[in-house]
Amino acid sequence: ESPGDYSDLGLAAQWPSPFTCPTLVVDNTTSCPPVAEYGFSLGHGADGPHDSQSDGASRTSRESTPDAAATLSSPTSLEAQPAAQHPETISSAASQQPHHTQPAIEEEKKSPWTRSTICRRVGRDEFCAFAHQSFGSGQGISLITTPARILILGSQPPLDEVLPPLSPEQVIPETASSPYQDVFVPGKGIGLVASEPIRAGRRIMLATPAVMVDDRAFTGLRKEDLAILLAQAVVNLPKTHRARFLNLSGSVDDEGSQLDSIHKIFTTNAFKTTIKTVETNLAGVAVPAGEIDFHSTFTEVSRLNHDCSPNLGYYFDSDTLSHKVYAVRDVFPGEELTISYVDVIQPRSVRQDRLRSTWSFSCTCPRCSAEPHVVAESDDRVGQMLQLRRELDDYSIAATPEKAELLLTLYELEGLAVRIYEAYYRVALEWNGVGESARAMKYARLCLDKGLTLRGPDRPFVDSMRELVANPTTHWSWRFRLKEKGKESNGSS
Ligand SMILES: C[S@@+](CC[C@H](N)C(=O)[O-])C[C@H]1O[C@@H](n2cnc3c(N)ncnc32)[C@H](O)[C@@H]1O
Repeated sequence: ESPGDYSDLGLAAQWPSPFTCPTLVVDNTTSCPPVAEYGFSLGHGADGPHDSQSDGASRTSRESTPDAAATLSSPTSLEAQPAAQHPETISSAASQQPHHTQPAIEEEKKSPWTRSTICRRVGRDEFCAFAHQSFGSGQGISLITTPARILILGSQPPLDEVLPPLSPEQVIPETASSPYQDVFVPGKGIGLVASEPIRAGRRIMLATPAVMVDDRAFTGLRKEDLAILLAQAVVNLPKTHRARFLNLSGSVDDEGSQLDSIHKIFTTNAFKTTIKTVETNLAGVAVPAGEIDFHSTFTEVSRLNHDCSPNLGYYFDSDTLSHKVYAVRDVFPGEELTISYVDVIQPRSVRQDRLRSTWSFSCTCPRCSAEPHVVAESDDRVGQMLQLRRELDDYSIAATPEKAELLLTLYELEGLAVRIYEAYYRVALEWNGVGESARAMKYARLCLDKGLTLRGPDRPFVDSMRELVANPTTHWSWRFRLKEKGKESNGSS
C-alpha cells in the first residue's frame, strides 16, 4: 500500500447502477411479511450517496505507497474479496440452519445477538439480519451476513460486548458537545456546519455503524432480497438509531415503496468498511485471521456532503468498529464540513461524472465551478500529479527529491490537505534515496503526523515511515536512487 492509490469515499453507492443484480425478477414466492407488518413508516430526507475507486495506477514499486482513502468502496476492491480466507468451516450448526429458523442465534450462552426469521441465499451462502441491541452504549447495530461469519465476528471485540439492553424509554443522547450543527444547505440537502473554530487534526466524530451489509450480500443478492433483509436490519435497531437511519437522505417518495426507500437510503449513505478478524493461536494469543468487507451506514457521518477539497478526512477503525473523522485543516465557524466521495486526484470531468452517475448531483465546489481557465489549470496540475506519482513510484527509473517536492507543492495548490501525507511519504523516500537522512526524517514525521489521523495506524506506510524515522540508513530506501543509477559511492550525507 502506498499513499498514492486513492479510493473514493468509502460510501458504498459506487455499486454499479442501478444494482448489482441485473435481473429484477420479482420473487413472489417469498414468505416475507408485507412491509406494513414491519411496524414503522419511513422518515425521509434529500438524496445522495458516496463511493470509492482506485486510481488504477500500475507501479513497479518495491513497496506500495499509501495513497488511499481508507474506507472507500471501489469496484476494484469489491472484486478483490478476501472472503475466501474466512473459514466458513467454522460454521457450526448455525450455518447449516434452514431458512426461517427461530429467532435468537442459538439460544446459547446469553448471546446479545438476535437473528431475523428470514434469510436469503446467494449460491451456497445464506444471509440473515443479525442485531445486537445494546452495542455501542445502546445505539445498537445490525449486520447482514452469514451465520458462520456472525459466529466469528460476534465472538471477538468489540462485537462480543454483552451489556444489558436499554429499556425502550431510554433515549440515546445526541453526540455531546459536537462542534457542528445540522443545517439545510441550499442545493445539497442537510449538511453539517461548524459551530465553533475547529483546529486541524481535531477528531470531530467517532461513530459506530447502524447497519453493516456483508459485501457478498451487497453484491450478490437481488435488490428485492437485500431490501427485505435491510428492512429487518433496520427494524431491529433500537428506536432512536432506527429513526436516525430512516431520516437519512435517499428515501424514495413513492407511496408504498418502503423497501425501495430503505434500500436507497442504504446505498446512498453506506461506506466501504473492512473488519479484521482474529483467531486464538495455540499459545492462547489472538492473531490476525483475515478480513471481511462490509458496506456500512453511520447516521451522523452520512450527513457530510462532498467537496473536492474537503476539510475533513476519515478512516474506519476495525478494532473499535468506529468511523473516525478528523479536520484536515483549520475550519472557521459557519464553514460547511465536508468529505470527498470520490478520488479527488482526477480531472474535474471524471470527478463530476462519478458524482452525477452515483449520487445524482453536480459538484459546485471551487475546484469544479471556477472559471474555465481556472478549472483547466487545476486539471493540468492533476495531470502533473498523476505523472509525477507514476515516476516516483517506479523505483527502477530516475527520479529526484525535487520531483517529489514539486508533487507536494501541487497537493498544496489543489487544497488537498486530505491527501497530503501521500506527498510527504514520497518526499521522505526521495530524500532518503539520495542519502539526505535529516530531510528524509523530517518528511517521514510529517507523513506520520497527517497519515495517522487520515488512514489510521494499521497501514504499511505507517510502519515504513516509523522505520525510517528510527534509522534512515537501515530503511530499504537508503540511497536507493544512487544504487539504481550505479552512482553508489562510499560517501554519504
Ligand atoms: C450521504 S448524503 C449527504 C447528506 C445529505 N445532504 C442529507 O441531506 O442527508 C449524500 C447526498 O447529499 C447530497 N450532496 C452531497 N454533497 C453534495 C454536493 N457537494 N452538492 C450537492 N449535493 C450534495 C446529494 O444528494 C447526495 O446524494
